[in-house]
Amino acid sequence: MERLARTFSQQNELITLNENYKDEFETFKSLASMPADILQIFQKLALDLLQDLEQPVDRKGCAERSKNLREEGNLMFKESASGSSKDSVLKACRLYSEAVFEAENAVEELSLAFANRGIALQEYGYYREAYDDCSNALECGYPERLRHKVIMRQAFCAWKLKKIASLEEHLDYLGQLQLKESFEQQLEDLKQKLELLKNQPREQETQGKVVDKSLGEILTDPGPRGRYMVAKEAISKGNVIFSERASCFVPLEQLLICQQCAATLMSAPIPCPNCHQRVVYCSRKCREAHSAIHKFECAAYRKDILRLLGISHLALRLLLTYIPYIRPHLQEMTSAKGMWEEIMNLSRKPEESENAPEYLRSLRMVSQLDQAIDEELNYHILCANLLQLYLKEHTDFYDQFHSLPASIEDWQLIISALILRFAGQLLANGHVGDALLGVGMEPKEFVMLQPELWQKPRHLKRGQLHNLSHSDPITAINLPYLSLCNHACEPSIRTKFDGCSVVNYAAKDILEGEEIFNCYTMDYRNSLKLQRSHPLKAIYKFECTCAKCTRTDPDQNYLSFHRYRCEKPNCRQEFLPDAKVQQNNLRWWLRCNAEKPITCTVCHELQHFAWYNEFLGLIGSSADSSKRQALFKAFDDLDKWLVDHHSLKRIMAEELVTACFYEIDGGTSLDEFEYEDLARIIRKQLEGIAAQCGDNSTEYIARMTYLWDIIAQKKCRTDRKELLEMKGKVDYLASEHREVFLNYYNDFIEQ
Ligand SMILES: C[S@@+](CC[C@H](N)C(=O)[O-])C[C@H]1O[C@@H](n2cnc3c(N)ncnc32)[C@H](O)[C@@H]1O
Repeated sequence: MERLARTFSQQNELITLNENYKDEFETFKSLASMPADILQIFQKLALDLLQDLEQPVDRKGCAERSKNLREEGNLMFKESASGSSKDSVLKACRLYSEAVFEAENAVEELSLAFANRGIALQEYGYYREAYDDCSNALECGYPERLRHKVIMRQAFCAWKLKKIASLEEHLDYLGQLQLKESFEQQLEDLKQKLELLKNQPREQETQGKVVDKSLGEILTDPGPRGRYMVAKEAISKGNVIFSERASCFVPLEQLLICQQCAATLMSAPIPCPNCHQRVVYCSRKCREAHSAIHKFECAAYRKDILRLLGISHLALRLLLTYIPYIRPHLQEMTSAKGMWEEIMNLSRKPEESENAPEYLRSLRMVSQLDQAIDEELNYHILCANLLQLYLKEHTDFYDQFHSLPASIEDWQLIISALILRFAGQLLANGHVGDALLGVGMEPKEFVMLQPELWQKPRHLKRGQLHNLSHSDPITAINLPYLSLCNHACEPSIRTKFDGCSVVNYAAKDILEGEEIFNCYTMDYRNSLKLQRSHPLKAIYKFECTCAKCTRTDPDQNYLSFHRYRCEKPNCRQEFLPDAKVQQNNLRWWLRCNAEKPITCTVCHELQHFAWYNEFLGLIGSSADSSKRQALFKAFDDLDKWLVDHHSLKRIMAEELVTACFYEIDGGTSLDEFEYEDLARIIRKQLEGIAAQCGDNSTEYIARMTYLWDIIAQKKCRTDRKELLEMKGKVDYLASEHREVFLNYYNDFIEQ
């Protein structure tokens, strides 16, 4: 980061970029027309940066470490064979995965690590992944004399997966070899299985459209609020308004999620061996689908530059994804100016049906870059310039333009301008996708490879669902159809992120013709108007005039989660802190707000909240049973100070429940009354979350996992109604999680 900041600040000193900012194209044109000697120094700074960031590979060391891990995996796998323990098989998978990651491009080791992981995965029951690993091993040059073993395994997995064509192909190949008797027998066995399979009915693969039929319609306001979405018909709460699949997203914080489909639950991640394992895929199919993009990003990942560029990385993705669609419109053009005018024409066309191609819809997204402050604008210009130079000097991206009439210099101008344009659009239109992740997982660990959690593929062990409750942002994602929704502080939609797709449910009943709003910030129940207005102005460049913000008391909903009963014995009145006096989000318990104490607005006495620190003290000693009893009591006592669904109550419940589960996971056994107490507190917490965030919010589902675990262990009473309600929540989960949750429900709760 420091190196990048230094380069950018040196480049900044050489130029005055944003005098009379006109548009992206004019910006780069004026950059290109700087005095040649200054331009050369300017570009050399960026080129030197790209050069310096190259990170060499110690191939020998990698091979050695990979071999050691594989051998450790072999020992673990042998142990599993003797005791037939599923845990040891998964442990072996984990070690082999580490061996795969260590091998980088030491291909010999890589092929052995893949082959061994394939065996372990097959043993565990991950047949699709095992099949892929066999292909990976063969691709990396698995020794010729042993290839038949790998192919036999592939044939077996193909049979398990009911892939008739692959099974036939492998059996044909094996049929031409001279095999030992035991292999001949396996071959015959698989041939019979193939015949049986051929007689079974076939399953069909389905492929969804980018935007499924939408109940929204796009209208345009000539004023600054621009295009917006209204309901074509009345939509009841909970119904799907539209869904959209994104072609472009980037993982946040270098998270190791599938770069193609954003899957987080990967049991056999396949890393790219050429960019220091910063890019992984959940399958060979995803790796193949992403190859047209990754071939231009691989060197940048190797240099580790993309994570430094924020939204510009996503802008690069848009460029790489859409250029094959944009190029045909420009291929007759002879000048950069002509090309840019054509791009602007494409961007202006008003066609907004849900069937408009994604690249056009993206080109038409609004940008507020012309209103950006100088510093921000310069930063994005320098990022776009750096990425353009990177493509030019470190990839063969420009080869596709060689045969076209415009010069490469013209194309360089267009590419820089497009990256900048996409970055500006994404600032006002980009989304952040979230997912449930493993709790307490290190960045390079994979939750599916944790033996203490799983009993078999996609089936958790009893009591382990809460270990999938960490909700976090995972992607920066371009969803140009969803982006057509304008903002209101009370959204009409509840967006479910499902990998690189979203499903938008009606968050309330919507009338025909009513505007469908998204919420770009925290909503009116979770923030003060003051807190929302700042980002809306700074990022989206408008003042919110939504129904919630224009009420006489715009903060009433948020404040209703901050009602206190005065702790002074002679007052004890209910009061609401004065939001204007506090000038913060009223969350005094956060360290950053420690200087902003709460005063009773009736008696004007300062509140000391001694009970809060006592509660934290008890949390710290929750290993002790008597302290746990005191903790449960202290939680009940919160009603003395915090009124109704005060938001601090659910935060304290979260602390309490997490602390108790930490003890349970560590082997402490709670008695039946403690479990009932715990379940009662979780239910209360869920009521609070439902009131403030909604009962199908990710927060709700994440905390619900704790209750499922107690119920799964038969440690608390429940009833049919509660169970059905809980089961209904899984509709709001990403499909990969839905499957795991439903398996859990069927395994441990249904009966
Ligand atoms: C994600 S886009 C929404 C679609 C946009 N109206 C369009 O025409 O493409 C965000 C931009 O829309 C405008 N916008 C969104 N909500 C608005 C609102 N409630 N009032 C005024 N302008 C709004 C702002 O210009 C904002 O930067």
